[in-house]
Amino acid sequence: MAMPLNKTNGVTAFVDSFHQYLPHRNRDICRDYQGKDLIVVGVLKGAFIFMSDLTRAIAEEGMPSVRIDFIRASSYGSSSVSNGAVGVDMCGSSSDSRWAGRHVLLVEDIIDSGNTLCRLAGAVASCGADSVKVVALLDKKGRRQVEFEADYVGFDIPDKFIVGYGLDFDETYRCLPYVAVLRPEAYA
Ligand SMILES: O=P(O)(O)OC[C@H]1O[C@H](OP(=O)(O)OP(=O)(O)O)[C@H](O)[C@@H]1O
Ligand code: HPA
Ligand SMILES: [Mg+2]
Repeated sequence: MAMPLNKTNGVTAFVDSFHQYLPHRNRDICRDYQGKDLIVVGVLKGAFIFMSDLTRAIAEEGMPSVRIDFIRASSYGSSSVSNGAVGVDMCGSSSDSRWAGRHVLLVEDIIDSGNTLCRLAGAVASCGADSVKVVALLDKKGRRQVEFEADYVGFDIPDKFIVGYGLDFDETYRCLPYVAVLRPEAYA
């Protein structure tokens, strides 16, 4: 079960409890992929910090031989809403056999409209993977335009625009070492 984030437990509580998220999800992931050939694929740019914390934690949890790769998707640009047209860059060979015989775990910072993961799921499935699953740190379920359910979710969050820990507004704030809600007047 993902942890709810709302006005009463707020951003401060979220930041405090964030570090407790990782051990639980890491254990789930390690249990599910034990003995399998796993490749963890980060969705750039937003997932870069979560990806690095998650993969190190998975290695410490008992899967040191896990492989990594990246793809890039973007649709927000300088806006706080998806433009619906998700640009995908496979960051290397996009051949049919790129992940042949491997189990792919896509790593996302956030699911919002669902447009990005719907588009990526199709692109990744065509790369020959044995299975494709998704781990997302944040899930803004109330904003879905297309149905999408992640396999592992850190936190359910309300309809607020989030920055920090990899997430940006118009390419700024990605490097904040915590997540924060951007005040609407900053992007209205
Ligand atoms: O569910 P969605 O509405 O599609 O939103 C989620 C996606 O949007 C953001 O990417 P963005 O397009 O901002 O690119 P970025 O990762 O480079 O910031 C975020 O990192 C997710 O990949
Ligand atoms: O709340 C958000 N913040 C940053 N990037 C995003 N991409 C989708 N939703 C968000
Ligand atoms: Mg962005």
